[in-house]
Amino acid sequence: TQSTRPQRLLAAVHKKATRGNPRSVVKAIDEFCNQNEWAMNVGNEKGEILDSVVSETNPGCVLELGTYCGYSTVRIASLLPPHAQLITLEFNPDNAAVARQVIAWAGVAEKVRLVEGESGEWIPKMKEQFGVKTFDLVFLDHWKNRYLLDTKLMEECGLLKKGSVLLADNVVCPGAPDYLEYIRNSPQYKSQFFKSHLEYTKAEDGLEKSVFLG
Ligand SMILES: O=C(NCCCCc1cc2cnccc2s1)c1cc(-c2ccc(F)cc2)cc(O)c1O
Ligand SMILES: [Mg+2]
Repeated sequence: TQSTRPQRLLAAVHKKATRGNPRSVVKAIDEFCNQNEWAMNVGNEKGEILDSVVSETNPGCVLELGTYCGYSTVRIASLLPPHAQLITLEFNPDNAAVARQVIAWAGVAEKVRLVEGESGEWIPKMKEQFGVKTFDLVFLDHWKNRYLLDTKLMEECGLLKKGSVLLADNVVCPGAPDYLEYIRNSPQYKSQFFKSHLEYTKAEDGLEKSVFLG
């Protein structure tokens, strides 16, 4: 049977990356996507912006919406302080299966909780199921037409506190216009746009960083 692109990406990680070395896993995926097949990982250019936001936030509790193959999961987890936890949601079980193996190969599995399911179902369960109080950082990289809905859902569920940081991928391409409109005009957020490019291409894209003011 034909392999899928995530399976071919995983094979490249096993072949090229050193087990237990997150940076080598990130490098192997970027090489695969630059030389073999495009894939919707955040990529290295936007990934460096992600790294800087994670480092400056120094989060104890992180939520990632949209795991895909675990590329940004590994980037984030490799920068977390000891005992910090990252919960990542993926709705596609085949992608989740690949991501689990990428995360394990990188040696960051004990910092990561991968949950298979949809954001609308799981965000309301975060406190009761995982003992989450609030998230210090949320990386939005799932369905672009759910960024706004899920941000409002997180507010309603009391999952954001003063200083919580939202970082949204793809706010230019594919775009999340309703999210940008809301977050840039809301008095409850201070937003900043980081201009960049769509992963592995010259197309315009960028990340929107928004701090919840409470
Ligand atoms: O769709 C994108 N990412 C979302 C996949 C949604 C799956 C999930 C839904 C869901 C719901 N609940 C919980 C977890 C999850 S995971 C995406 C697409 C492009 C792109 C594609 C073609 C193109 F020409 C130009 C850009 C680039 C990107 O960086 C992306 O992130
Ligand atoms: Mg993305």
